Amino acid sequence: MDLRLQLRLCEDQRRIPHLIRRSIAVAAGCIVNAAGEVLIAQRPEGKIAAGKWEFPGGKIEVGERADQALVRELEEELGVHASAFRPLVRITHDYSDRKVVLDTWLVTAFSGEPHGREQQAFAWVRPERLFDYPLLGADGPIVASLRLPQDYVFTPEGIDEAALVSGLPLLPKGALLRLRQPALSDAAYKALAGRLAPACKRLGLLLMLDRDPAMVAELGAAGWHASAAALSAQTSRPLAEEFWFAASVHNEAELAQAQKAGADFLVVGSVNPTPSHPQGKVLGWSGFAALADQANRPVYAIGGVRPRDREQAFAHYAQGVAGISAYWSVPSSS
Ligand SMILES: Nc1nc2c([nH]c(=O)n2[C@@H]2O[C@H](COP(=O)(O)OP(=O)(O)OP(=O)(O)O)[C@@H](O)[C@H]2O)c(=O)[nH]1
Ligand SMILES: [Mg+2]
Repeated sequence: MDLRLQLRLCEDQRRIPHLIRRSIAVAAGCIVNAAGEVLIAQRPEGKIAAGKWEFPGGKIEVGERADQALVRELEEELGVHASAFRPLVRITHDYSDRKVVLDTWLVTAFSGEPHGREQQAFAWVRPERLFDYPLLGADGPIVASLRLPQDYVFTPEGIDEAALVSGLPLLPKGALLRLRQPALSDAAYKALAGRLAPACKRLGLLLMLDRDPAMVAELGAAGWHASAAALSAQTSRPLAEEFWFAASVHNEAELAQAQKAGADFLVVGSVNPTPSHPQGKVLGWSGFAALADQANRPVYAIGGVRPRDREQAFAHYAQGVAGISAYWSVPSSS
């Protein structure tokens, strides 16, 4: 056979495993204790990525559901029986030698004392300290999900400052709060944000700002929120890693843009029809889930959803719900 043809055949054969490589489906548990700490384990010698830290779990077997795999793996690896859990975030990650799809679960009740059945080391770690450990490369969005709250509250349009300030202590503890006031000039918006930032900090609310991302550090806010229009002009991360970067997404093109710009988390909608956006496209829960599944980061559901829809949101891999009217006692247009 012609030598060049032979070489080309070898070359093609080397590429075949990559072309036909299927992804490995994995279930992993984020076990949370009463102190709010999460259990991580160090991968034992002899396994792929030995020495790295991970959320306990393993491969989903043929014919097994992800939740069944979760319960089995936690028993096998830790001797722990998970009795209450819900979906957290789903991640697809391409390592150079393997592609994994991670179904992660938040485990809120379990019996048994975790012990290393595979001689692995463990640590109970507060979510904000997880980055002190060298975690597996796919796990960044899991940490974001563990650090973020379940509620993302938007301010009602045109709400007056006194009503806004008096409503802050009534918001869910630890919630994200987006100061969305499109009618204000940039100067008036900045002045209001500057007055609200200390109160939000005191109350443990995470204040998210629109407009100029530089304002976030200057005013001591928690992060920046890009509307779909602001996002379209954004090709890279507009603020430092220590701040949150959120984006509003309504379709696949906006999702791709948010991923390119490096958003930490997303707000996706409209899930249901809303009076405030009567012309907006309605995704339904299945449309929401289709976008959330590709997002590779935490996603809040918005548009005609309320905190009482949270369980349904979790079932579709949402981080939680976002909205306006459900959170404020003042009249609003949504
Ligand atoms: N359990 C777990 N696996 C993860 C995480 N992040 C991540 O990329 N993975 C990947 O998912 C795959 C999990 O496989 P595993 O080796 O734990 O599977 P397993 O427990 O069934 O082990 P075994 O094959 O030795 O029986 C690995 O490729 C691992 O790199 C994580 O946080 N937890
Ligand atoms: Mg494992």
